Amino acid sequence: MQDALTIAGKSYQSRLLVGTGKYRDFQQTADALDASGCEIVTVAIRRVNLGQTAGEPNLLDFLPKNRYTLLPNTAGCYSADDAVRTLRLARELLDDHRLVKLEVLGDPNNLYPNMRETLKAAETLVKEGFDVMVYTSDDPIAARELEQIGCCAIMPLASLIGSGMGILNPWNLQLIIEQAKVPVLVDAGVGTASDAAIGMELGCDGVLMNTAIAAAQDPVRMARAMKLAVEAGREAHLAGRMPRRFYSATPSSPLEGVISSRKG
Ligand SMILES: CC(=O)[C@@H](O)[C@H](O)COP(=O)(O)O
Repeated sequence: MQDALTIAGKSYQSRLLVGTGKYRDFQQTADALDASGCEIVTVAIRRVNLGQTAGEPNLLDFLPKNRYTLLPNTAGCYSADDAVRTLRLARELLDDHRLVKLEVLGDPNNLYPNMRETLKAAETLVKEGFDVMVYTSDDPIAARELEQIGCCAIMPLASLIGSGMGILNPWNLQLIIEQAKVPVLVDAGVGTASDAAIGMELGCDGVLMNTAIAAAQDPVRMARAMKLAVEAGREAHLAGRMPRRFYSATPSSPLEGVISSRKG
């Protein structure tokens, strides 16, 4: 696989991870996931039915079998205990599934992560054998601690969940990327394709998003745009951007050998 994203020993071609909340219905969810080209799909275990609520539509019935790696997440959890309990349930529900997304929120208004509870939950989950992709603030110290605990991917927020404000602090993101030895994925707050591209250009290994696609006027079309943006951002990162010249022009064509009417 060329330029694969490897998480917890498994390689993926797509660097775009997509959430499953806020769509009109499961059919639209499935169509958007398909258009995004994503391979990892995150599901809020407390909100989306994967079989835990009998008699209700089950998302899994709308997704092609074995196409996606499911990433159960703990959206809606406000304590380490709650998050750990939710992911143990996911493991049972999904046949000893180990790859999970941990998010422990600290405030119902801004949905900012509670880092003390996140670190506590991460420690327990890693000890129990989960592969933990973790949602975090963009604090490089917290990110390093989560990596030291053994999380398999660090996922700093771009901005508040569902805000669509894009990357508020590229400088902190850069610090996290520079020090990390596991994949860093920007998670939450992406609003449009250019936000995803900027994250990838900065050197993120991937982008996780939900609202930007689900709340777009045309979610399927936006999913396609996000696929292209993540790919373009990755290519630009690998290509290495030209040095920035702060308000100082250089001509685009070479000056040597130019036939000029100017003397001297
Ligand atoms: C789906 C999921 O895991 C969200 O909690 C995540 O953080 C995405 O945020 P956006 O909806 O802002 O993309």
